[in-house]
Amino acid sequence: MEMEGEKTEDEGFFFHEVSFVDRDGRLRTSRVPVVQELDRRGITQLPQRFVQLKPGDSVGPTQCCTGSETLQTIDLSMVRDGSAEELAKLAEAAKQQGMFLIKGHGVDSSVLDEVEAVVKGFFGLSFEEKKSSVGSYGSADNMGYGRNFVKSEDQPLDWIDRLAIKALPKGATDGLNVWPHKPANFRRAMETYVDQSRNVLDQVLVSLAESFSLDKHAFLHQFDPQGSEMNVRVNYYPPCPRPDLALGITPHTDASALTLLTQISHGTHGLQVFRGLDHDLDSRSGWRTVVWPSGALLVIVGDLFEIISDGRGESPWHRVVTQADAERMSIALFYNPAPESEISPVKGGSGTYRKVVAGEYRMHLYGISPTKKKEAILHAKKA
Ligand SMILES: O=C(O)CCC(=O)C(=O)O
Ligand SMILES: [Fe+2]
Repeated sequence: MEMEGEKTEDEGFFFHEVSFVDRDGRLRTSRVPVVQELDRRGITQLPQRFVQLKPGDSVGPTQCCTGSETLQTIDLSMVRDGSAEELAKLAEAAKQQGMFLIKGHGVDSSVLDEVEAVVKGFFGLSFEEKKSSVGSYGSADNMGYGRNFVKSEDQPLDWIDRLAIKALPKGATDGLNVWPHKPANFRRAMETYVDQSRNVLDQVLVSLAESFSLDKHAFLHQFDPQGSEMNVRVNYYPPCPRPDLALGITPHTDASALTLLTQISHGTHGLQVFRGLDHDLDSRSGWRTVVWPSGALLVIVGDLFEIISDGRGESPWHRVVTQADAERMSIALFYNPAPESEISPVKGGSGTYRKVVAGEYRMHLYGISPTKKKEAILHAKKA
């Protein structure tokens, strides 16, 4: 039997070992190429397992048919000062775009610089060093250094390697060897960023409630300060030989309540949002490249927020495209109410959502993903 990470003669590159429960309910493991190593070897052909798009699909930010999407920028310092205009922009962005940029958020630029440096440092290591720098969660719960959501041997694969860590509640990883040891200040830098980001997201939750003319704690009170979760996912997208055929992340909505994103490789593009009348996700025309100025933080409305806001905010379909000549990294912080907590839609919205247990909803979404329609959320709609 081959060891994880061993070079095999036939293929000569490295693998992530992934566990998944197959359609018959059996726990299986599969091996998925480490895309960073494919790039390091200088491959010029895209392996078949990564083909997701039809030839000729126009996906790239530089290609003719893809439009761009300019988002609202919300100045949180103006919101704190009670600007009604800024609150109105926020309410509209949460409903119409499902994502918005924020400034005046109070995350120190030195904290962002440091987190950027440790993340670059980690992905700059050799594959063996990365493997030995991070332990694993030892189960199929999609954490650690490796891959997202591999469910079967025949599923098209995303052009990504990622590092996923539970950062909150504090102590969630006690006894588990899951924080990278290299670079040495990785954990300290990331935890500082997570702590500051939580304050920002709490403020966004308060502001969203105010923007919908609700009690200011209507959403925040569903986030138990001790039990709510912040899951970190560092996404690494190496240059890809065929950006017209591959995707960095397949179309999805985030299961989270809110996602806070920062992208690291300035000047590169990748995030796209779907704008269409119906969710015809395979159509070329609906995908727009998000205009994302360097250094800006981006908030995405997740399914759990759509539920607790009773549809006042809507989680958008988004995906990531790859680039031929540049790598890109992003850090996603997924903020969720405590998994065991029952969360209720705040009345007066669309009236179509029902109570769900936060963790059960997320497991349900992961269980059926990827989907071509917004299917998971039907689970949270009244019959
Ligand atoms: O890399 C990005 O810009 C987006 C990442 C994303 O959508 C995710 O991690 O869920
Ligand atoms: Fe996402």
